[in-house]
Amino acid sequence: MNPDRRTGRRDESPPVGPLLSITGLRVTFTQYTRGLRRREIVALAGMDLTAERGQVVALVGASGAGKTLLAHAVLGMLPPNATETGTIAYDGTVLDTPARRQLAGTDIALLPQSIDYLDPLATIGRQVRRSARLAGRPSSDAAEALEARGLGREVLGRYPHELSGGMIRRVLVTMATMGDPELILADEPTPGLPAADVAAVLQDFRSFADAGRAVVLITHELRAALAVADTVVICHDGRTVETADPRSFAEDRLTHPYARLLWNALPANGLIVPEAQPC
Ligand SMILES: Nc1ncnc2c1ncn2[C@@H]1O[C@H](COP(=O)(O)OP(=O)(O)OP(=O)(O)O)[C@@H](O)[C@H]1O
Ligand code: NI
Repeated sequence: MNPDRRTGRRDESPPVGPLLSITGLRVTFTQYTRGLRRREIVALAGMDLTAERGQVVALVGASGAGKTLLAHAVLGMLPPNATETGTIAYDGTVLDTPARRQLAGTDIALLPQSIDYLDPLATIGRQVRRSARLAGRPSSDAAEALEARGLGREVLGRYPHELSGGMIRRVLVTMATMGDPELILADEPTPGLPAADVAAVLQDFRSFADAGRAVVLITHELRAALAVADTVVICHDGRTVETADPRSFAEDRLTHPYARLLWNALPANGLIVPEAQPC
């Protein structure tokens, strides 16, 4: 948490303990079927995730495993028909949903997957200046913030369609971090990007974490994530099944069968392609 925002703690008392600590997070949805029969859907059955300051924590798992829900739960953004149990502690304090919602956009930034977040009809400069103002900073900080992410001043006058996918991602990171967050929850920030752009975006997260903050990186790009992450949390069917050191993948030290399956499914890792069936 930023010192002057909530705790009043100043830099001279170094923070102890993780920035984010999620324990036994369970999320169910109540649905009413025809005839008004109530049905409970267990979407998260027991998720655990810890992010220390200075860390990039990759969160991986199949589609539908519950990664986005976890991020939304942290920000207190679950839909009204969701029930949440377990604990989410931020900076050493267990916070209820309204308290977490208050941190959204300031201490905690969500980097959404969709680039629809950008207005196609407004220049990048206008949009980043708006983010600056919303974060309580002068609009004139926009150019400097873009420059810090490797985007030159010429980007200010361009429209989203005039930028490459990698540049767009960097603009989104710039906008999400205008409020000077301590924690970024990045929900699949690199879909469809060429490998070089993926590496550049992930490197931005690495630098952010190296400055004493933390990143939870939700991704399907396991190999790229292993290059920047300090820990990898593997989830399956709404549960954390393993929390692993990135090296344990290549060194064959993973313990959970699903974690090994993820690794083995990567191309060049023995992915077995079934023989073509005669037709
Ligand atoms: N509003 C909702 N009502 C009922 N079930 C939901 C709701 N939102 C999400 N779910 C269910 O929760 C589960 C987890 O979804 P989530 O979007 O978190 O998965 P994910 O791991 O982010 O997947 P992906 O990799 O495809 O983004 C899914 O089975 C999904 O159908
Ligand atoms: Ni998702």
